[in-house]
Amino acid sequence: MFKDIRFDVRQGEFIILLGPSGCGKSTLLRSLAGLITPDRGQIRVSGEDITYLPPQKRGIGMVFQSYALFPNLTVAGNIAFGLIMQKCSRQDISRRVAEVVELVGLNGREHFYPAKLSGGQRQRVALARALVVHPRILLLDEPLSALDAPIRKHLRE
Ligand SMILES: Nc1ncnc2c1ncn2[C@@H]1O[C@H](COP(=O)(O)OP(=O)(O)OP(=O)(O)O)[C@@H](O)[C@H]1O
Repeated sequence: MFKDIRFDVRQGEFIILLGPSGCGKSTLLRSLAGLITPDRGQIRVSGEDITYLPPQKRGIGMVFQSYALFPNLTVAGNIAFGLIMQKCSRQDISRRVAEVVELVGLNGREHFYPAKLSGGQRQRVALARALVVHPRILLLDEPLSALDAPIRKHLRE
């Protein structure tokens, strides 16, 4: 589908992938996140080859196209998903979920299901779900109006 792609991203940099619809942008991001295994080539982060590392061990957070929230999980359940995959303790999960709920301004909505949220609130859940794992890399497959100044500041810390 795509080949001979090589790019380097430095710490603190935001880069944008531009290309026509269907050219493979989402596929590339899904490969970086570990949801697809590339046929050949290597993905390296800080010199470490992560090509075959499972998604939960990559330190990568991703906001999916159309957000892809789990409809049968609440806001808190959606956000906790990555931490459960990482086998974090219950105590750690509630503390970290509360922290990002506060960060994206979803207080009081923790027990809502996605269907009961506005578009902007869904976007914030998707962002919180990606940030809660404290990723070293954040992949955004959707433009985010929620990625405003306080959240950008959090990312750089
Ligand atoms: N699960 C899949 N199975 C088979 N083909 C797929 C699958 N997902 C995507 N494709 C195909 O791979 C190609 C690249 O898709 P991809 O979603 O990566 O494009 P994109 O650049 O992100 O497009 P857009 O900007 O429209 O979101 C398309 O031709 C698409 O039909």
